[in-house]
Amino acid sequence: MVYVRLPSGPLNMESNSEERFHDNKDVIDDFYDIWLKNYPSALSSFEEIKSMAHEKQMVVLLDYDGTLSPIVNNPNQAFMSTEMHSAVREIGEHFPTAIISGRSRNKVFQFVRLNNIYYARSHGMVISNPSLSLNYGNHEHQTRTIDEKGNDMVNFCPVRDFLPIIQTIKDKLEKIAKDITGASVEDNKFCLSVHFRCVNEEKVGKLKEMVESTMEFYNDFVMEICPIINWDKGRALQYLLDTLGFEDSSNVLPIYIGDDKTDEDAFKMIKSIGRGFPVAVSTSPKGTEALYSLRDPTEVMSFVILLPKWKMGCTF
Ligand SMILES: O=P(O)(O)OC[C@H]1O[C@H](O[C@H]2O[C@H](CO)[C@@H](O)[C@H](O)[C@H]2O)[C@H](O)[C@@H](O)[C@@H]1O
Repeated sequence: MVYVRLPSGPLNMESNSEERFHDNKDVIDDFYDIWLKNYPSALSSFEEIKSMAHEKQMVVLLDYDGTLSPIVNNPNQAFMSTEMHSAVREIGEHFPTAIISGRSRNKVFQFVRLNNIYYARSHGMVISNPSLSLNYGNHEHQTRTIDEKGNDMVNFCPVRDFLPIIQTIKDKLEKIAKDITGASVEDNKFCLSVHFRCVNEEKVGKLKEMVESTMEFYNDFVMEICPIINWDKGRALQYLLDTLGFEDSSNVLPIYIGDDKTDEDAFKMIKSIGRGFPVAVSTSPKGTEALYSLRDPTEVMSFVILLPKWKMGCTF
């Protein structure tokens, strides 16, 4: 899949609206409270989640940017706090845990640096895990390899053949971004992100147009290959559940926490499985397939801390 992602809203648009935001803070809070009635906070719903999860196997799936780390201008500096790092390490000790991120392998691991969790990268298009822990079955696009530390690994990657084309597109997009101050292209190996958070508001339209017209050239190709590699974070979630040995298990409850459009596929997948907790992270009301919400990474951390405590039998 050739995939160009335009992250939502440049920062300068957001910061221009900051004053209006303060003037209307009460109104916005009211809207948020109404939204919360439809998408209750996973924190205040914890008793309900606990009772549904009683004697079930929970599997924890987490998005990275905007969920475990705050959104920042420079994508290379989206660090998790030390507290969040400990919370994720701890949850990985008590539940099968995976991070499903749009980032490349090196980047997400550089941020997370934990060996006790699974990683699905490039929006779930690359999943590599130690073979021993996996019921890796007969999935297509899987290969077994030995990693640099000598571990026997299973790599799942349905988009390997498209790497040269993605690189060609990357070169073209980089040429476009070079002439627009604040724009940059992030190479997530099997997908590309065109960043415009720091681009002047007047230039954003031009950037989008140029990116879209470059992609038009590839559109037929993309559409042709899309059905073959029909893959997203929802499918990555399903693959992880299967390979972790929970295929067809009515006992397993996936919990997925994410803030992005691409996370919606994972929310939909949980709904279609018919069991589990899709949790949208958002500071403002938005349309989502999730059933629960958390406001920001700070609330995500509070929630992530509660799960192992509950597992260890702590009373709240
Ligand atoms: O699936 P995710 O882990 O949420 O990754 C999605 C994209 O996240 C990053 O971009 C976003 O976060 C940046 C750092 O806070 C921010 O500068 C950018 O505006 C956001 O869109 C990442 O840089 C992308 O490559 C990921 O695809």
